[in-house]
Amino acid sequence: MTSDLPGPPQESVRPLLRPGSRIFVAGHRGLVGSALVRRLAADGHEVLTRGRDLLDLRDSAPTEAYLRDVRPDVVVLAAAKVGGIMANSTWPVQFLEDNLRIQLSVIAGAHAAGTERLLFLGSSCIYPKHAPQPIREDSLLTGPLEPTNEAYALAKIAGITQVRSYRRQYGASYISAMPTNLYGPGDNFDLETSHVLPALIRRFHEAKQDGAPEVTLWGSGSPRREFLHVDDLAAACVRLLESYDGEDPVNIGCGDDLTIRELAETVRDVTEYRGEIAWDTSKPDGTPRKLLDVSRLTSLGFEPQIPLRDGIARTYAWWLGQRSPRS
Ligand SMILES: NC(=O)C1=CN([C@@H]2O[C@H](COP(=O)(O)OP(=O)(O)OC[C@H]3O[C@@H](n4cnc5c(N)ncnc54)[C@H](OP(=O)(O)O)[C@@H]3O)[C@@H](O)[C@H]2O)C=CC1
Ligand SMILES: C[C@H]1O[C@H](OP(=O)(O)OP(=O)(O)OC[C@H]2O[C@@H](n3cnc4c(=O)[nH]c(N)nc43)[C@H](O)[C@@H]2O)[C@@H](O)[C@@H](O)C1=O
Repeated sequence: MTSDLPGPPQESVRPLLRPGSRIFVAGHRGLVGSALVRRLAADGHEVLTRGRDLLDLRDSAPTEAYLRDVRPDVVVLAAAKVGGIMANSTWPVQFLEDNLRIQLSVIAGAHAAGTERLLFLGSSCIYPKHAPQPIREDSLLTGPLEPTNEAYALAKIAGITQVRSYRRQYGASYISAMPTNLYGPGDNFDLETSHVLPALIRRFHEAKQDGAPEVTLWGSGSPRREFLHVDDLAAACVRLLESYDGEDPVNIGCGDDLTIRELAETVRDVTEYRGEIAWDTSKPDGTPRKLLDVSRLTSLGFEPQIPLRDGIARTYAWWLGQRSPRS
């Protein structure tokens, strides 16, 4: 094992991700997990999955027993309690407790089972609300968090510390990645709990179908967000598994952001809705800007491939294919 004291990210000469690895993807039915399964299987790895109906990852003993039984070479932790700004504000207890419990049982269980390599997925919301932009990884813990997702962010920060602690104490080759806002096939389109991008696709599509003259969106439209297609995220995760073995988290993003108003205009165009956009400023804006500094990831050779407008069009087409004629 390499020494693991704080320092710059390192390229390693060890084969960090061997061809044909056995990889357990926790959360394989979700937006991120399903993209990882597609990508890892296409790369020739043996992908292991276990549905929540058979294994609740909040429960340590059965999680450890499962991992000891299947003995994966690699664990990717993409299971979490996840949601948009309203879900985070409404259920902070579940966002804190479910995520702490999932992280504790999966990361500790992987170590107990002798798993060599683990990737933990956090989120860009771990950074302070007013972090300098673009946000560097070393902004972590330098200021107060955005209140609408403080509980979720603190759980994710605990996960980063858990990963780092396994590295420091046991020399484990475990790493953390911090993705920006994601979207794509497999996303959640429930208007109360989803993130903004799938919500906009659904709102504009349904307004077009209903002939509604106006669509009302949340907040002021002025916050800025960065969006990455989940297939690009999966490619970035593979890149990290192959080539990164440092204790600092690595940001995953595309390096560009736009206002929610600009996003709304793009989604309106893609869905061919011809009405107006109104803003409900009684709803929260959340953090004013969240653009990640992706130079660490870029230095590892990753470039996103899917431009935002194309990605939105592909996601819209996927969603149309999933739903019944008028549901
Ligand atoms: N979506 C985004 O914009 C972003 C996501 N991320 C991170 O990426 C990761 C994945 O997020 P995403 O794919 O969007 O989320 P999803 O909600 O789409 O998927 C989460 C997955 O976790 C599973 N899960 C949740 N709780 C449990 C449990 N107790 N036991 C077993 N499985 C459970 C879900 O199972 P089931 O299908 O049964 O519900 C689901 O498969 C998370 O760590 C998230 O923080 C980071 C930044 C942005
Ligand atoms: C990934 C990330 O996701 C969350 O943070 P967020 O980026 O603030 O989340 P969001 O996608 O829900 O909203 C982005 C912006 O968009 C505006 N907005 C307009 N109209 C709708 C709308 O119809 N739905 C939603 N959800 N938002 C809308 C909304 O008011 C806000 O200004 C975290 O919970 C956090 O934990 C996290 O990790």
